[in-house]
This record gives sequence, structure tokens and C-alpha cells, in this order.
Amino acid sequence: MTVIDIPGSKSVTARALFLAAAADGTTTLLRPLASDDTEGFAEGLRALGYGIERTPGAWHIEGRPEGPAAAEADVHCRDGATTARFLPTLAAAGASGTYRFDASAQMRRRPLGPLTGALRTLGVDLRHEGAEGHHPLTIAAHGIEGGELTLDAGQSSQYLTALLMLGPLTAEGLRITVTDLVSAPYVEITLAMMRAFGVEVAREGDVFTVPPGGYRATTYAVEPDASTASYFFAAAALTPGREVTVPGLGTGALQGDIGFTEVLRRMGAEVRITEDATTVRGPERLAGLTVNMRDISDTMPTLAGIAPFADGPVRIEDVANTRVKECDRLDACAQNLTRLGVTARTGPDWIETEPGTPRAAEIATHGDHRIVMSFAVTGLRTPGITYDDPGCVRKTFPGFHDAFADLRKAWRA
Ligand SMILES: O=C(O)C1=C[C@@H](OP(=O)(O)O)[C@@H](O)[C@H](O)C1
Ligand SMILES: C=C(OP(=O)(O)O)C(=O)O
Repeated sequence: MTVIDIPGSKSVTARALFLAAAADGTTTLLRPLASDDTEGFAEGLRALGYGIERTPGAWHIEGRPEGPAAAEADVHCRDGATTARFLPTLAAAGASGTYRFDASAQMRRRPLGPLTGALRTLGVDLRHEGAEGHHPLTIAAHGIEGGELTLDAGQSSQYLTALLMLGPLTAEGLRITVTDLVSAPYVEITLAMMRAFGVEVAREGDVFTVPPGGYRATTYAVEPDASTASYFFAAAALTPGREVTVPGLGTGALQGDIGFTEVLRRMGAEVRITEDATTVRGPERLAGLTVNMRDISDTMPTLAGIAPFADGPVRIEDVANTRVKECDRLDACAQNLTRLGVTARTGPDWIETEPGTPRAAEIATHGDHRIVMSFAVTGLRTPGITYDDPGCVRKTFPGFHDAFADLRKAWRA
């Protein structure tokens, strides 16, 4: 059995930073993720005037229920959509101040129109410099009254998460009716974490009612990142008789991406989930399958990376929004599988692969951490895979290559 220590969850760390910054008091965040996305989030908070101190294994955030301390700020959100969507929302709730937000070239292309539209509906003074619904943008904060909203979160659940977290910072609270929702388990993370910071959201079907009143500071332990864990679980699934155990992700895990292990189970892997750990053991043969990954689409590339080794076709459905992530992931997966000599087809919201024997090639990463990490799993069975930008793993897991090399070494021994 190989025990893997997976760094903290990006999604949980980003939410915790937002909630801690807005809370009344100082929050201690245990085992936060230190990666480009979350460092970018913390840097943005500092630019807005929030105090963050670090001690080994912990970040301490001074909450400011009244909003940013800075009267003006220029915030670069890097390549992180949580930063690019959550931080402007936090700043908009401030009593006064003018804040400009920009992001990487890819993040500028990624949409946030339904979120900026909703903020404007709430009376936020928000101006785009270029295309509507895209970075860069400037917000002139003057507090938010609150009220009713209708939101289409069919392209990204992050719009809904941002508005839910905003709710307690408005004078009257928010009532949000959601007409469509993708990546639904991420909203469950949001609701659970808001509860940990003292706010109970009432939910009736598609309607979320968020009370005013602000957040309470707390001590919060970040669980390991379930999407990151998927590469190690997939590695076990690809290696008959090998086991990977990830402590800290058990039956109580907040992240929906732990559901990737259910996909591996359907393919034949043995999966054991206890209260505080998940273990995957590789089967003799991997079965093909058709699977809907709408809820867990960050793990779509992970499955694409091992799909050629299944003994039947693998078809992944309902993942249209993976086309507006760090790259167009459906096209990037198909392109790289083709480079490896594997037959892959895509449609508007699906990808399908045929069984094959990948051969060495350079992976076109498109700057996407998940493309690198997914094809690193393929590389367990395909010597000679290289990447045009291996360093882009820094977005969520700067230590990935070392951790994966350690796994390979352990299994060779
Ligand atoms: O809320 C979050 O932390 C996230 C939500 C998901 O995005 P979408 O809702 O845009 O699919 C996921 O892909 C992303 O990595 C993190
Ligand atoms: C899509 C991702 O990130 P984000 O949307 O937070 O930039 C991801 O980490 O796979």
C-alpha cells in the first residue's frame, strides 16, 4: 500500500480565504494549499488591504466585515477562476473604494458575464475595459442592499458560489433562483463552509435564501484536494495489484471529485472508503464505460489519460463546460490522445476513446495543469512522454512531478 500525502484543496482554500477575509475576527487556516491559484488569491487580498500572516502549516487572516482597507487597488487574479470570480465579488461588498481586476490571457477569455450581470442587478458599479463579461474590470464599491436574483450557472457554478458568499455581506441578504447549474457538488462545499463560518443558507429546490449578518471567524482545517488525488487513484487503477491510499479524504469529504473513485470502481478497480481515508487498488483489467461527468468534470482529463488502457471504448458525456477552463479540455485531450496514436473523437460536450497502445510523444499542455498531470498517468505505461510546459502544474500542485516520481520509484522497488 502506498500512502500519498495530497496538498490541500484549492476550492476549499479559496473559499476559506474569502470567508475569513469577510469574517469578524482572525481566522486560522490549517494546511492551506500553497500554489499559484491560492497564492494569487492571498496576494489579491493583501492588495485589497487584508492582513495575512503565515506560520508553518497555517495562514492567519484578519477579517474585515466592513470590506477592503485599501481605497484603491489593482489586483491581478493570475490564472485562477476562483480568484477572478470570488475576489471582485468580495470587493464589491465594501463600503467605498475603487478596485481594478485583471487576469491571465486565458482567464481574460473565460466567461464571467452571468456573475457581473448579477452584481450589476444588485446595483454594483462595475465597468469592463474590453469585452462585456470578461476581465479586466473595475468596481467602485458603495455597499450592497441585497434582494432577489435569477442566475444561470449552467456554464460555471462559481458564479453561484460567489453570490452565495456575498449574501451575508449585503444589508438585506439575497434570494437567488438558479435556472441551470453545472458542477453542483461545488455548491455543497460552499454551503458547508459558510455554515462553518456561522451562516446557514436556506435552500428550497433551485432557490437559495442567504441571510444578512456577516461571518464569524474560526479555525478551519483544509482537506486534501480530491481533484489532485484523482491522478494517484488513476495511477493505482492502471497498475494491477498496486494500492494508493489518500488520508484525509474519507466518507465526510466535502469535495465531489472524490466521486472519481466511483468511476474507477465501475471500471473494475477496488475502492475502499473509510471515515478518514480512500484507497484504490488496481484491477487485472480495466473495463470501458460511458459516464456522465457533469458533476466532476475536473477529473475528465484524468479519465481520458487512462482511457486507452480500458478493454473497451470510454465515453465521457455532459462536460461542455470543460471547453472554457484553463484550455479547451475536450479538444486538448483529443489532440494529445491522437498524438499518442490513440483514436479519440469529441463532440460539443463529449469525448470518446478507443482502446489502444499509446506511444511516446510530446504533450501539448496549453498551459493547463490538468493536461500535464493526466498524461503523466498515461506515462506510467508509456515511456518517453514529455510536455511542452511541465511547470504549469504550479496552478494547483507545484510539487506534482516530484510526488509522481516518488510513486514511480516506490513501485519499481
Ligand atoms: O468552485 C470551485 O472551487 C470550482 C468549481 C468548478 O468550476 P465550474 O463550476 O466552473 O465548473 C471547478 O471546475 C473548479 O476547478 C473549482
Ligand atoms: C478549472 C479549474 O480551475 P479554475 O476554474 O478554478 O480556474 C481546475 O482547477 O481544473
